[in-house]
Amino acid sequence: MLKFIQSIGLSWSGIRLALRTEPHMRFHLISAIIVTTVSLLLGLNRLEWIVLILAMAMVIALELLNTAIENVVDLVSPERHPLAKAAKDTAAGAVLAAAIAAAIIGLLILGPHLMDVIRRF
Ligand SMILES: Nc1ncnc2c1ncn2[C@@H]1O[C@H](COP(=O)(O)OP(=O)(O)OP(=O)(O)O)[C@@H](O)[C@H]1O
Repeated sequence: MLKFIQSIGLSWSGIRLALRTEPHMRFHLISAIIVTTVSLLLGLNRLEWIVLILAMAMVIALELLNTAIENVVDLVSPERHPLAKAAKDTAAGAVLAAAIAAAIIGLLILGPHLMDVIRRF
């Protein structure tokens, strides 16, 4: 049990480190907070919340993995190398793909709710 609590503490410190050092990570977190606040105001249904949370978690999790890959690449290949470039660019591509999907999901879910609000005014 103590080991489990320790590993959660270490995971949490990894997230805090990424938030301190990675501007993209801060951008994703602030976007998630804004989307969550707007969603609370709009009143989503259960399925919409599930899809939205999965989309936001996917982006943040991939950004954390991207940060981990960047750190490992810098550790093993401080000098320029085509494979280091390929690893970093591919990992960044994974974040971009997830972020585009999350933006589309956000528009598809929040769009109709926002249109309803606009129509009521
Ligand atoms: N070791 C490397 N070898 C080849 N290309 C690299 C290497 N490190 C980074 N790059 C290229 O630079 C891009 C940006 O990488 P990164 O965000 O790590 O910044 P950086 O170039 O290492 O500089 P800094 O860390 O000062 O911001 C990568 O996506 C990759 O295209």
